[in-house]
Amino acid sequence: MPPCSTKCGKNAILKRPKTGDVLCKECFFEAFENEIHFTITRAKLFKPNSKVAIAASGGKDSTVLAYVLKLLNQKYDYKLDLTLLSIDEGITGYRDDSLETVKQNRDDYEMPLKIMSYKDLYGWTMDEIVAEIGRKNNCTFCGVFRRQALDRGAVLLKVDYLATGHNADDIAETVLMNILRGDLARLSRCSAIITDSGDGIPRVKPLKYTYEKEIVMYAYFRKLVYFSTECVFAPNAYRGHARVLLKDLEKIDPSVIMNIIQSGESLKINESANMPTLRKCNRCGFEQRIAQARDWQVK
Ligand SMILES: Nc1ncnc2c1ncn2[C@@H]1O[C@H](COP(=O)(O)OP(=O)(O)OP(=O)(O)O)[C@@H](O)[C@H]1O
Repeated sequence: MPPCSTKCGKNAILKRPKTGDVLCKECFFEAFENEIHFTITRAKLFKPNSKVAIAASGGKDSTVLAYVLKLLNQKYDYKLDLTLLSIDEGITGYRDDSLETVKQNRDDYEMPLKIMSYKDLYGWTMDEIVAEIGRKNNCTFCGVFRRQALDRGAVLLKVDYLATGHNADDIAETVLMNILRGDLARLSRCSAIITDSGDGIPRVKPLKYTYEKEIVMYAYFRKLVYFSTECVFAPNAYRGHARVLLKDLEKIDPSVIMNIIQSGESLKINESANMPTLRKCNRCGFEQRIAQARDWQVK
């Protein structure tokens, strides 16, 4: 391997997928962590002395998020009170195993962990629902319920922010997906780094500009414990197409991921465009999509 591009004197051991720089392990850690610190400070993601729930699935993104937030909190004295929040959807062979990883993270990173389950919140598990109605649309509805469960958890924990592990690839994929669907309402919201959950607790995405490949590399070189199995139920097929398209484009030019995010950020919806309104359900107070999922639940 050639020398590290920072001229630190060490030999490089990797090529950064995002920039093409060849770096040694220590310089990669520094570049990776500094970029997340820059994202956090530039967007003013957190106010000092705030309580932050990290939405922890046990997967690579939220594991790296928990690790890096703890590290940056200490290094730069953000003065954040960090806690882990996990949702147990009740999917045997998937979430039960990944929650064991989250418990390991809780011990390793010395952060409290709160687990909320669909069974306690809604009275059923995803295993039971799929046994009843099959796999059609289960991924979409499960996502809606997870959002609501995370919101409820954030309220219960009295946190000021809910941080999720969405990475640059996830955001670019969502921008692409909303373009392909012509979903203007979501298109204008999906690239925001801070979104309001509806309860006044902002959701933040500190890994918004972090490439998935680099997250995997970081977790590997830091020897972080994470869970990497796909959900046992049907994946979200439409997102799968957007993912394949993005990965193919990334092979040609890795900057396509940042370009799509920046395009999403710069898009301005024409005032005369026909926008669907986000209505609130008059029974539960949550947005209509959640109410639709609830109606699906009682069918
Ligand atoms: N069961 C869950 N409990 C808590 N947070 C979750 C859960 N599932 C997803 N999230 C949050 O939403 C983010 C994006 O969800 P996604 O489905 O991409 O996660 P994943 O692939 O299971 O795991 P990860 O993104 O952590 O690698 C996660 O990074 C995490 O912050």
